[in-house]
Parts: sequence; C-alpha cells; structure tokens
Amino acid sequence: MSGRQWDESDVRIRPNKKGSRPRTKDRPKHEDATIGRVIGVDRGRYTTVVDEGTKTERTVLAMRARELRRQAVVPGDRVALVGDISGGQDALARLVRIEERSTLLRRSADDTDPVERAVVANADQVVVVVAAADPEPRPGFIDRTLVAAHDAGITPVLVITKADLREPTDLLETYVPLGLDVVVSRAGTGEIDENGSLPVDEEALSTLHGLLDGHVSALLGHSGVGKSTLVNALTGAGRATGGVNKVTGRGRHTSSSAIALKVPESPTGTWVVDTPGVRSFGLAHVDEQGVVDAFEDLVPATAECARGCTHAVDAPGCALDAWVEEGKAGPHGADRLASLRKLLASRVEASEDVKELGEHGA
Ligand SMILES: Nc1nc2c(ncn2[C@@H]2O[C@H](COP(=O)(O)OP(=O)(O)OP(=O)(O)O)[C@@H](O)[C@H]2O)c(=O)[nH]1
Ligand SMILES: [Zn+2]
Repeated sequence: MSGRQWDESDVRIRPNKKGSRPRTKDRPKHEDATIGRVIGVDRGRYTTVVDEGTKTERTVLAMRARELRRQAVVPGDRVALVGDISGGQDALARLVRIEERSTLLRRSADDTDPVERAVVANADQVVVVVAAADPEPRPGFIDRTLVAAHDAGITPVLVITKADLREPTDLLETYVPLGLDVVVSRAGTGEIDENGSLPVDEEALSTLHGLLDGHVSALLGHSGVGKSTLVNALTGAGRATGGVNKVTGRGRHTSSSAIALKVPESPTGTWVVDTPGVRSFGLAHVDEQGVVDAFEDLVPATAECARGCTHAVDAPGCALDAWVEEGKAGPHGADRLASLRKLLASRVEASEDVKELGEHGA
C-alpha cells in the first residue's frame, strides 16, 4: 500500500477526465487544511483529533476524499482535513491528504502474501506483549514483530505479563541481552475494576509509563496475553476509559480495528495504539537481509559466512552454527538460530511473488 501523497507528478500523468480545465486552478491543494491525527478507523469513517493539547482539542469525523480512496489511512496517520471540521455531532469533514509518515508499521497477511497492509503510522515504539504462561509464550511471534519493527525503524519494547503465574526466566535470558527494554508485569493486589480488569502491579505500570511518555506506541500481542488489561490500566481504567469513549464516540471493545488511546497524565502526544485485529506478522515485505538484521545477536557471525550464504540449516560455509556452539549468542542461542532459520525458510516461497510485483514504496 502506498503511503505516498497525491502530488503534482501524479496529476500530470493522469488523464484529466473533466476535460481541459487547467490544473493550476486547483493549486495549491488544500493549503489551509487543518491537520488531525487519526485515532480510529471504522467502515470508511476516520476519527481524528485536531488541535491536540489545546483548549480547542476536539474529535472530528472524516471521510476520505475520492482521490485518496486507494490509499490506506491508518491510526496514527496525520491527515489534512477540509470542510466541516467543527467536530459537531453531525459534522463530517473531508480527508484530503495524508501527511508524510515518520514510520509505517506494515505486515502481510502471511509470509506468502505479497500484499502489504499498513498497521500503524508514525509510531516510534512497538510494544510486544507476551504472557509468561497462559497462553504459552511464542518466541516466533516476538521475533516476527521484532523484525517488523526493525524494518520500520521503530524501537521495540517487550512486555511479559502474568509473571505471577510463572517466572519468565527463559524469556528474560533470551531477550534482555538483545538490549531492548523488557518490562515484567504481574497481577497486582488491588480490586478488579468496573471494567472487569485485573489490577496490574504498580512497579510494572510506572516503568511502562516511563517508556510510553511522549511516544506513540503500537501494542501487539496474541489474544489472552493481557493486552486489554494493560491498556485499561495505562489509560486509567474506568474513569479514563469513559474519557476515551468521549473521545472516540464509542467503546473500545466494539471495534476490532486498531485504535489510538490517549494516556492521561502523560505529556501531550502520548498515545498507545491497540491493534486487536493483528495476530500475526507476515513478513513478505521484508527482504532476507532485513530479517537477519533484526537478530542482532546473530548478525556479527554472518560476516564470517560464505558469500551469498542463505544461512539455512544445510548452507555450506554458514558461520552461524559455530557462533552459537561457542555460546556467543547466549544460553538460548540455538533457539534464536532456529527461530531465524524458520523465519527465513517461511519466506522462501513468498520471495518469487514479491519480485514479480516489483518494488513498491511504503
Ligand atoms: N494471572 C494473571 N492474569 C492476568 C494478567 N493480566 C491479565 N490477566 C488475565 O488474563 C485474561 C486475558 O486478559 P485480557 O487483558 O483480556 O487479554 P487480551 O490480550 O486483551 O485478550 P483479548 O481481549 O482476547 O485480545 C483475563 O482473564 C485477565 O484477567 C496477569 O498479569 N496475571
Ligand atoms: Zn550463513
């Protein structure tokens, strides 16, 4: 999906269906448009926040202008709005432009699906949530999201929930040495709140607040890992959830699409983007080197590999096995290598299709 804007060069090569009306009359395009941040997407309607952090902050509902209908607009996008931007009950603005994105988190449905889907725009953090137990942690999912984050130039954070059920020793041994922030959370001692949410221990919450402050963070995790519990705790549970509903005009549980939620008491611009629909991260859009690069504990070994090494199990001259055997990738190096190889192998069938489609921009 192209995040590129509808610029003048497109105009020139496009046949002008309306006849010979000079294009210059349309320019400059929507120079006086108001910029909003997309916080929710629901059946072609975009909920945006304008004048964020000011007295006139309000939500404005918008529809995409015709010329943008083939472009994905996702939570986190900054968009230009014209028309009725009053934010009144029946007001509907027109979304005429997607501002340049600083980052775009993407995935494909699976590793053999060449169609990329935009997930979240302008996030500078990806928070991968896994449970220490119930459901069992799946390092494959963690590694995939780390690859997607690395590819998008987004800082990853790992949150391990339910440490009250099991100490996440293996996960910590594996991921802490990689240098990413790892937060361990467990059920707190307080009461279950009015949303039915379990309390989360204060220490984990305050660490998380520190990491989230001032950032736009995309939250990813399998169903049941405690993502909603965390989101409720972070966004203030009952009281703040009410506030969130006021902002979005609907309950967060009624939608299966991604939604950006404000973190109250954090500086303006602090958002968590919940992505309930995203269960897996197909990586057809990431090239082989991009996958390898996300395994920072293994990357140094590849300098010793034979030229053009595929790093597969039977690849001649692959230096990765020796690297792991020598313990240079830590106590779980063998698992890390297996995970990398699994990811590389799952993408082999996909690569031919992707090549055929050619290179597309973000
Ligand atoms: N023991 C324990 N249970 C937890 C913890 N966090 C969440 N849970 C429970 O785990 C279950 C799933 O939590 P949710 O927050 O609904 O998980 P989710 O990831 O949002 O799952 P979906 O709503 O299906 O996407 C609930 O019963 C929570 O009360 C924790 O730290 N410890
Ligand atoms: Zn190799």
